[in-house]
Amino acid sequence: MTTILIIGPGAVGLSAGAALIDAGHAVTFAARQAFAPLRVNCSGEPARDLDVTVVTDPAQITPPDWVLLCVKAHQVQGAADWLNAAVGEGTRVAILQNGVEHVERVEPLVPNVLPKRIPKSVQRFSESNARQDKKPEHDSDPTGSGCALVPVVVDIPAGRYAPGVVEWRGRANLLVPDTGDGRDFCALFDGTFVSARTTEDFVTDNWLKLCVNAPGGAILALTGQPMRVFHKPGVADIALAILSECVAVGRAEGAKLPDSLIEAQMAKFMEATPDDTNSMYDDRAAGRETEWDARNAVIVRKGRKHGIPTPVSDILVPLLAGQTA
Ligand SMILES: NC(=O)C1=CN([C@@H]2O[C@H](COP(=O)(O)OP(=O)(O)OC[C@H]3O[C@@H](n4cnc5c(N)ncnc54)[C@H](OP(=O)(O)O)[C@@H]3O)[C@@H](O)[C@H]2O)C=CC1
Ligand SMILES: CC(C)(CO)C(=O)C(=O)O
Repeated sequence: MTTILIIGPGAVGLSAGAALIDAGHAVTFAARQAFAPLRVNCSGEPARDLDVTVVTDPAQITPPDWVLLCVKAHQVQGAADWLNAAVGEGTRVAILQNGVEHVERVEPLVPNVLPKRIPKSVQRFSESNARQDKKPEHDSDPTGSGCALVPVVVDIPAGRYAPGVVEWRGRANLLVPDTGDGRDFCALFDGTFVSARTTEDFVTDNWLKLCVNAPGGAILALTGQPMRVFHKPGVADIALAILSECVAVGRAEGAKLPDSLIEAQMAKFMEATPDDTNSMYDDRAAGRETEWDARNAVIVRKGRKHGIPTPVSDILVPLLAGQTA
């Protein structure tokens, strides 16, 4: 039986955890607050209650086979004690987050006991000399017996509105680099409601997700309105500007983002269900810090690195940062 520790029992952690419990793995949640049971609500289906094991102190941990890090991007530093206690010899760490800096963010916090295994494409594009004209370097099997870091693109629309209670909105897709570690990660979800797949071009898929999250998150967090706000005068123009900046910077980082993406993504925003929200909206509505740094400031940061102007993000990022005390 595979042992799995989920750090961060929020919307994504509880959804992924429920699937892994369904698959018969030994799942433990690392939480700031104990909860039981795990209740999964999915619209149109009866709620399901699952038995859970929850720990609230890193001293209670025995290093598992897998760690799934599911805290928000700005909460990673705060989860350092959990990572420190959880990573033993042979432990692999999957990072289920939005943004494009999964590995950059987490690598410094993983105990440096052995050389780490990180997918090649992610290593190369986190370097400052990333060049789009380089041939794509597909992820093969990184070697070395150290801790593996597996970045994950998450498409699980969900919300956690009480401890242990998740509202899952009926779609659950995970995407990881096509490496041995990535394939092993996918196998954990076999036969469950989560579809976990590998991709040969993780950099592109990661930026494609940012093209959804950067405009969508900023617009909903700043206006405090659900997706219908895209139809208010001028709002779609701002979203288009953020998206265009994201595409320009993503291309410089090596993502293959076609021109047609911009029109297609804008059409998806305009056709979204009017009441749909996203996790930046949820955080803002609850008065919590949002992921503005991982989803919007990253465009400014990486734009500067490549000499790409990002005038609209330059203005919006301080406004997003200023939303919380
Ligand atoms: N929600 C969504 O629809 C989607 C989210 N994502 C991404 O997935 C990632 C996770 O998001 P999401 O699940 O929504 O976030 P949530 O805010 O729902 O969950 C984060 C969880 O982490 C916990 N946490 C924070 N710090 C610690 C800590 N030091 N120790 C233990 N637990 C901690 C929080 O606990 P506490 O309750 O105590 O604050 C909370 O339960 C984000 O990067 C997000 O952008 C991606 C796709 C969809
Ligand atoms: C847009 C969505 C729901 C897609 O999974 C998301 O990533 C988020 O809310 O953070």
